[in-house]
Parts: sequence; C-alpha cells; structure tokens
Amino acid sequence: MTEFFRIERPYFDPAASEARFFYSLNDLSFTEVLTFPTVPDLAASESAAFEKLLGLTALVLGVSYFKLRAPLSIEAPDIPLTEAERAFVIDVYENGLGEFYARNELARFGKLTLSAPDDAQPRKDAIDLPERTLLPIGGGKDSLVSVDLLTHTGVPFTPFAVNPKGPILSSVEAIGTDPVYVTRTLDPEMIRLGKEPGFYNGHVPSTAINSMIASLCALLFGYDQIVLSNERSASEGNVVFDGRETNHQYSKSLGFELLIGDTLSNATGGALKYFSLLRPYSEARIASLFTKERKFDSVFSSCNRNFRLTGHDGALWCGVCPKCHFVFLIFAPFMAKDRLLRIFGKNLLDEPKNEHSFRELAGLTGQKPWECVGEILEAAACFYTLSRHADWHEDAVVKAVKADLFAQYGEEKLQLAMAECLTDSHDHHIPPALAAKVSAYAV
Ligand SMILES: CC(=O)N[C@H]1[C@@H](OP(=O)(O)OP(=O)(O)OC[C@H]2O[C@@H](n3ccc(=O)[nH]c3=O)[C@H](O)[C@@H]2O)O[C@H](CO)[C@@H](O)[C@@H]1O[C@H](C)C(=O)N[C@@H](C)C(=O)N[C@@H](CCC(=O)O)C(=O)O
Ligand SMILES: Nc1ncnc2c1ncn2[C@@H]1O[C@H](COP(=O)(O)OP(=O)(O)OP(=O)(O)O)[C@@H](O)[C@H]1O
Repeated sequence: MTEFFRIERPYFDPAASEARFFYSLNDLSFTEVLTFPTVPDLAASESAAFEKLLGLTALVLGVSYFKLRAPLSIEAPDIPLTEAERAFVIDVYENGLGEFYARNELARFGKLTLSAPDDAQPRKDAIDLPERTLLPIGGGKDSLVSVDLLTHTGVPFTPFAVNPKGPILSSVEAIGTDPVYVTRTLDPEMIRLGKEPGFYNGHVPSTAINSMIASLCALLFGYDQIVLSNERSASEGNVVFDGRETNHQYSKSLGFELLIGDTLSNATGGALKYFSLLRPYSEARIASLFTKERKFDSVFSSCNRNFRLTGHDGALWCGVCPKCHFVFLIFAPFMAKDRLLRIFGKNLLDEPKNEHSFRELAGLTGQKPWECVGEILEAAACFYTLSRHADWHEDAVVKAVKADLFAQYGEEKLQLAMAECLTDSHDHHIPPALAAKVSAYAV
C-alpha cells in the first residue's frame, strides 16, 4: 500500500469559538481542536481571508500527525492553494521538520508531494484590521525584551499565548494587560502512537504552529500586526543532513519569517503584518537589553521543560538542560552576579558537572545541541569575556574551558565575535518608523 497523509477541510464554529482540524494517515484518523476566547463579532470568521488562514493553519498543524509515518504523499483535496502557498507548506513539511528527519535518518528533502486544488482567486482586496498589535509571549527573556521595547516606544500591545502555563502566566500577570489565550488540544491518540513501535516521533516547528494560530486570532479579534521575538541567532543551523542544513529553530529563522510574513500578507490582501522585533539582535545583545527591566526576574523562564504538554513541576529553571546553561552564560557578562544567581538559584558556571554541556555550546566538543540556543561563536565570545571578568574568571567551568577556548579560536577572533554580537544587524523587516524608535531606545 502507498502510504499517504490527508488534511481535510477544517471547521470553525463561531458560537463555540472552536476550530476543528481533521487528518487521516493511512487508515488512522485524528482531530485537533483550538478553543478561542469568545469572538466579539461573529462575522469576523465569515471572510474569505479567514477561510484561507484556517485552511493554511490546518496544513501547518498537520505536521504533528504527519510525522508519525512521514509518508511522501500529502493530500489536501478541499483546501485550494496558490503556488506561493504550496511552496510555504512544503517548506514547513521539509525544513520545519528538518531536525525530525535528521534524528530519524529519514531522507525526505525534495521528495514530498503536495496535492491540492489550485486557488485561482488569490486575494487582492485588503480586509479591514484595526491598528493593533498582538505579541506572542513565550515566558522567556526574548518576548519580555519585546514587551520592554514596545512599552518604551509607546506601542500598545495584547499578549498572546497558546496553552499558557508556568512562566507564560506569571509573565503576563506581571505585564498587567489582558491577554488572548488559545487552548490547543492535540489528539491524544497521536501522542500515544508516537511512543509505539512502528511510528516516528520528534521535533515539530512550534513557532510556525503558534504563528498560524495567532493569525486566526488577528482576524477574529482585530489586530493588524503580529510581532514575534525571534533573534538573529535563530537562523544558524545545527547539522547538515541529506544535503541540507537542518535547524532546531527553523521556524524562528529569518528565511521562514519572510515566507510566513508574505503568506499572511497575501492571504489578507496586505492587511496583516508579521515580523520579529528582535531580528537585529544576537542572544547576547538581548540578554544585555533584558537587564534594563527587573520586574520579570522572578517570573520568567527560558527553560523549555516548563512547556511540556503535561505541565511543569514548578521549578522555573531546571539548571541542567542546554537552554538553562546557554541563558546563564549569555546573561553573565551583562548582569550583576548576585542578580543572576538570584534568578537561577545557583551558579551554573561553578558546577564542574556542567562542563561538557558548556563545551558543546561553545563548539569545543560534539555538535550544537538540538535546543533553542544561540550561535556557537556567540557562546564562545561570552566565555572569553567571562575569562577576563573579575566576578567570573575563578568559576570552575570558566577556568576549565579557558585554555581550549583560546587554542581553538584565538583571542582576536573572540574579541571580534563579541563586538559583532553587540552590533545590531540591518537585516530585519521591522516597519521603518518602529525600527527607528526601537533603536533609539535600545542603545
Ligand atoms: C516542551 C518541549 O520542549 N517539548 C519538546 C519535547 O517534547 P516532550 O515529549 O518532552 O514533551 P511535550 O512537548 O509535552 O510533547 C509530547 C509529545 O507530543 C508531541 N507534540 C508536541 C507538541 C506539538 O505541537 N506536536 C507534537 O507532536 C511531541 O513530539 C511529543 O511526542 O521533545 C519533542 C521531540 O523532540 C519536541 O517536539 C517538543 O517540542 C515542542 C513541540 C515545543 O513546543 N517546543 C518548543 C519549546 C521549542 O522547541 N521551540 C523551539 C523553536 C522551534 C521552531 O522551529 O519554532 C525553540 O525554542 O528553539
Ligand atoms: N506558548 C506560546 N504561545 C505563543 N507564542 C509563543 C509560545 N511560546 C513561544 N512563543 C513565541 O514564539 C517565539 C519563539 O519563542 P522563544 O521560546 O524563543 O521565546 P521566549 O520564550 O520569549 O524566549 P526564550 O528564548 O528566552 O525562551 C517568541 O516570539 C515567543 O513569544
């Protein structure tokens, strides 16, 4: 039997504020449900643009079910697509799942087929969206730096999150503005099968998924821009597999931002904007910007262990994962030591058992971890700064890596790398007026 994955036409019930997405994988069927806040204007879901975004959302959310077998054939018989939308969907199923293919050793690049009717009537008329900003909040440093930048440049915004928990809830409470929260219920049978023999499991492009859900909210609740908090370091990949660079954070990359930004804009006749406010910045620069505002210190966390579907165990920072180590490392050059130790509850750079993990982050061994961590050279540059810093140079891990760090990179390269980290890039798609205000504040 030739295996296939079919994405059915999704269904939105405005009275229940609920969207349902239906999938078939060979003889298996799955349903995913999104529950939105009460929709103020039921007509908002009747536009052709909403129908278009709902169809595209069905395609993007499908990756979770597709990955159980990753067949070569994807069918969407009732979801018409333009050529550009087809390219967008293939990008999500190829590059968005790049880590999944690399770790399962599945050769799928360039081999997937997407069968869907042609959309002969691409949208030309802009729909009417008020000038309002939806700001996805991940509970970590990045989106909270965006909060600070928007606040100080006088741009009001509404926090947005999918399945908020732990640090997202506490951060939004500290922001003090009413949020838009969406509940996403994955089909439990998919999660069960993902642990069974005969099925694959692995990473999915969560930012693409959350962004499509945000786009539905933009139309339902009236927002003309979705502002992401994706840093420039997110564009660096992890390993080359099957002839392509694969990237754990692919749907946070600049390339994907452009693709999804165009897709959302075209679907709404140019009404809906999508860009990342933090694209000019390295992770180190974002860490330095975070130090400006203290009110999130005790409520935020960048540790992804908080965001498992089953909830979290209450500890904001696990202290053992690569993401905790990376965030500690990039904060250290910029934040007073006692403040950083209060946030993490301990000194991760003074625990010898963490040395191997820190070496991976700085490119001194192994490969870049499959995690949301910054560039290798950025981590190395932070270590260089710490090796010359009165507060940090005696700490166990800093002392242990210093000789290898200097031998591998050389002092000049490390100095240049730090200067580069602190230089803002012009390769971004922030509207010019906002970009000017933000760069005036973020000195
Ligand atoms: C929280 C987390 O990091 N989870 C990753 C982890 O999954 P785990 O099994 O430990 O727990 P759950 O997240 O609860 O997942 C249970 C199963 O459900 C599958 N699943 C989950 C969400 C979904 O949308 N679709 C699904 O099919 C999942 O595969 C499990 O079988 O390991 C998984 C395998 O590597 C990862 O896929 C989980 O990652 C989540 C989807 C997730 O939301 N991760 C973000 C925190 C994340 O990694 N963000 C990236 C950006 C990625 C991007 O391209 O946008 C980042 O911050 O770098
Ligand atoms: N559950 C969620 N709902 C909506 N948006 C989210 C969610 N989780 C993350 N995001 C958004 O996705 C993007 C990438 O998330 P990421 O985890 O990098 O950001 P963060 O949590 O703000 O910072 P950090 O990298 O320190 O964890 C950000 O714009 C973030 O706001």
